[in-house]
Amino acid sequence: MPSADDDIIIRVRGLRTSFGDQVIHDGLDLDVRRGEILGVVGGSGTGKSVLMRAIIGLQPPDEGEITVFGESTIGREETEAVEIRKRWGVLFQGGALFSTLTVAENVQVPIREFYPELDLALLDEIASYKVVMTGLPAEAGPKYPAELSGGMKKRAGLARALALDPELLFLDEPTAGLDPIGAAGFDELTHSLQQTMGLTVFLITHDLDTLYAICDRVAVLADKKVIAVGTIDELLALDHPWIQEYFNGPRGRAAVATQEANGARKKPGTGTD
Ligand SMILES: Nc1ncnc2c1ncn2[C@@H]1O[C@H](COP(=O)(O)OP(=O)(O)OP(=O)(O)O)[C@@H](O)[C@H]1O
Repeated sequence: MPSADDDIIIRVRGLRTSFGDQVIHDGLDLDVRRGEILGVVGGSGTGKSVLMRAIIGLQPPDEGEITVFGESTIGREETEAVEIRKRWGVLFQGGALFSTLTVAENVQVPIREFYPELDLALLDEIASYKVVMTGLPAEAGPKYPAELSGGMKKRAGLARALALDPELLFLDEPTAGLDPIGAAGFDELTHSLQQTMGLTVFLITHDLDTLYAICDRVAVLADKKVIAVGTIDELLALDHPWIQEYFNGPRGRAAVATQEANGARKKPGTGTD
């Protein structure tokens, strides 16, 4: 019988990470539920990217437990780690495309890594499909990253993150550096992919419009922990100075106004579309 735990895709308990004397997280707990878009916010340097790296097994913690799909991601043997890694896709901050490879070749990198036996024709076909799926024109496939705009690079990075049809997607500041229209387009793409592919999304962002437009819940990092997690309305009910300033400050109010102006925009699950 499925247990409630099956609906927790990422579970972090008592996480402590540090670099030398600098403690980044201490006693951090977090659950990410199946099928949700969880926004992760916090001041600069509060450890959002380090948390993501810890979850995906790139940052060994000092203490704590991290499970993804019910399996620990800490200290796994490479063969076991590969089986878990296949099930998620990651868009690192800045896109991190290989500059010497075309967009299509970038998309093929994870496929070649995990399925080296696939022939070239199939690789090309999958890459073309992923490129178009992220809203890029088919002609973008043979282009090099330097030939793309910032927004196109993000989409190419997303195409690579989706290469293996993941169940879970990690996005680190995907709309940073995009103009508002480009950012809104990327949000819409993330939302529609989440809906159609049934993805769970761990989304680090500073972008309030993104939080309002597409996040089901938001986790707030401060004081080395997740100090609160909930819908924006639930967070707004908390009497925490950083949360109040963040959501109720001028930029927060502007984000609400944008959502109201867009009228029909929907936060998933609110049924207001
Ligand atoms: N490899 C590393 N070695 C040493 N310190 C690091 C390393 N990676 C991150 N840090 C430090 O850990 C802290 C948290 O970094 P992190 O990148 O997770 O912050 P963030 O919340 O994602 O910030 P931002 O919103 O500015 O991207 C920072 O003080 C950073 O300097």
